[in-house]
Amino acid sequence: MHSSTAKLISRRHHSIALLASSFRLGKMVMEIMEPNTCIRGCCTSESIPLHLSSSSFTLLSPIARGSESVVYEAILDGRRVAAKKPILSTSDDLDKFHRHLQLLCNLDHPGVSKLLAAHAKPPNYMFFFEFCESGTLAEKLHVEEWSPSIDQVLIITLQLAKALQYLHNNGIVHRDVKPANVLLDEELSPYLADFGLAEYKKDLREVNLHNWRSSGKPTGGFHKKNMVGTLIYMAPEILRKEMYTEKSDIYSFGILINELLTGVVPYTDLRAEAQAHTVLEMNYTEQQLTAAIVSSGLRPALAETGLHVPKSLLSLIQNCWEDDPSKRPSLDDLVLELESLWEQERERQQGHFPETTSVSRSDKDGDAIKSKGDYKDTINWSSQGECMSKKWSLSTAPDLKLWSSSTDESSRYAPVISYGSFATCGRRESMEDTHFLMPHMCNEENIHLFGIFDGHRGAEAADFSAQVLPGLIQSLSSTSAGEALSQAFVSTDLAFRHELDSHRQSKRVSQKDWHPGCTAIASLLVDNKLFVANVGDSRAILCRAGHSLALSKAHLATCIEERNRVIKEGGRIEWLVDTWRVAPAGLQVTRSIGDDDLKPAVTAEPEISETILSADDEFLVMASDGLWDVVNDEDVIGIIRDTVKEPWMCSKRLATEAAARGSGDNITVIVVFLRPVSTAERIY
Ligand SMILES: Nc1ncnc2c1ncn2[C@@H]1O[C@H](COP(=O)(O)OP(=O)(O)OP(=O)(O)O)[C@@H](O)[C@H]1O
Ligand SMILES: [Mn+2]
Ligand SMILES: [Mn+2]
Repeated sequence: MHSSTAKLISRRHHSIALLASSFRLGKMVMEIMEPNTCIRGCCTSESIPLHLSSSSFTLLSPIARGSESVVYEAILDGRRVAAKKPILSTSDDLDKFHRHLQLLCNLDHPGVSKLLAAHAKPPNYMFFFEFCESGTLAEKLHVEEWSPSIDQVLIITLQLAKALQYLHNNGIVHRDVKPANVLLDEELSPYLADFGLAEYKKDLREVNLHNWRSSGKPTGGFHKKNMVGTLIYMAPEILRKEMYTEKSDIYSFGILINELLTGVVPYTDLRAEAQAHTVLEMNYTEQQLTAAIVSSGLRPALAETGLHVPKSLLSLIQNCWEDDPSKRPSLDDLVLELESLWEQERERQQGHFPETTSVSRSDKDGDAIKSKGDYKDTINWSSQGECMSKKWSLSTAPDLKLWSSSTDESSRYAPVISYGSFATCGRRESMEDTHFLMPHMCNEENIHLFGIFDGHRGAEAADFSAQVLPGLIQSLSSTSAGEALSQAFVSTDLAFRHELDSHRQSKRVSQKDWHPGCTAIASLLVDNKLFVANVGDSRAILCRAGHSLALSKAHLATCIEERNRVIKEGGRIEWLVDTWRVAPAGLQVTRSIGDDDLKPAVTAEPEISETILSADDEFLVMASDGLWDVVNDEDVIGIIRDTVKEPWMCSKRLATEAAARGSGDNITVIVVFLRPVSTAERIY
């Protein structure tokens, strides 16, 4: 069985993949009697036995009497299983059994309740599933009144989203997504179950017509029994008797996520199911509830943004239950967004420097540093920087207001920002990029700071700078914003080189061949003014009225002005390997923090751009060269245009695209929306 959830949580980036793959390893070895087909010959499987000798299983007690079946606890080949015995009263029911079995034989996903065997011959038609110890999610929530942590909510939601994504990508819709059809194993990992209403998308039109003819109602199964219980998960288009699509599953999934967060039965304020259903029936008749959902857009009470419930999770729920199916996200979108929510949650729990995120290293990177031999007990440059930064911010009382221009407050344009970032080491062994996000710096409503550092010859300079630079900029608030940026870059460089020197002295390590450096780009937004300071080859662009505007210039030895400047300041430029580089180190960038063997020619003095923002300005994109090497400005804008208007997702999409296009480098992307993005716009 898999390792405990707690253990999985501690593993950061790979935790999601692990969750998916470590589900159920215990494969059952059971003899398959040839020919392994159902009695009609329509269902076949290579791995799932389709008829069993009557001695191989024993039905124990019934666990549940569903609307279409009785489910028994049973023993199959010595193992505890759930046996689902469908109620087959008509030839239609029998046809349905075979379709159901065909479908189940084709399913294999760690988030889908696993069919172990079936008996597909008269008189006993039966499905045998892996037993789920902890019952259904509905019981867990409304009988045990379980309150999951935000972690548990995200894990369960993500697993279910992946299971649904698997179905949708295989052309299947589930059509009965609800907590009662989610099973939990002893570790509370969820499994999507009950494929009694599932259909292939290609058959939906016909199924729809068939149900209309046979019962005068669409999707006959739904309308049989337990109407109110299931009704609350049904999308408005189904209530309107329109076609079921995969977007109707998304609607139900949205209701489910909200139920998981609130613990409350939809359309009631009660946790306990028994009472809730009475109240539900008392409050609304079936027709009243249908009418309210369809015509007045009634939805369950949305979960509140509690201490740990991210706002973006709530807007995700609302997007899922949009009235218009085309406005609901796809499962690919949902999985991406849930993954980034999960990652943010991990970062939050790891308790980074307040409002600052920097990318943590992979283990491999630590090894890489150690393998340099001389520097075995290397210091943690990130915490070194953090200490230094704290000292500075204590010694000064920043008054950032001084950066704001005092003219005519009322007429000035004020951007409304939302921001997000994504960083990946890509194909590289180690991560040498770092970044920070510092919105509302020092609690100033309209002052925001974002930065990216791309390390070379080690990650030390990038680690250090991500901690030191933001603090330094704050402490320089008595000068102009542009001047503060400039001084902060230069001081960060000096501080880093100073630290490096004293470290070398204390360890008496030779200065030879250890000269870490990094590029740095920082965007400082003060009211309607955007200052971008840059050294090196990260870049920032602005999307203005649909077009890109470069806010920074890359400092590379291929650039003639930079080459001349380096030479003038005593540096050497040579054509090495494939391009112009700063010799002898062979550095392509001509400005940086660190690189003390190349100072002063490779300067830390940034170039600064100042841009007045207006309502035409849509978003800012900052990224390390890992993105820009393979994605041009127009494509960046196009990709954001085509992505859910959620800055984390945009950042992730860009990084993913760069990786897909073969970027061999670390990739860090920050996206800052500069105008409010309406809910309607959020999903394309
Ligand atoms: N693998 C399993 N492990 C444990 N319990 C199970 C398992 N499969 C089903 N059950 C129990 O049996 C109940 C009914 O199962 P299922 O939803 O598949 O049947 P159904 O007849 O289609 O029900 P309905 O249509 O009313 O939702 C579940 O709610 C659950 O309590
Ligand atoms: Mn069910
Ligand atoms: Mn069912």
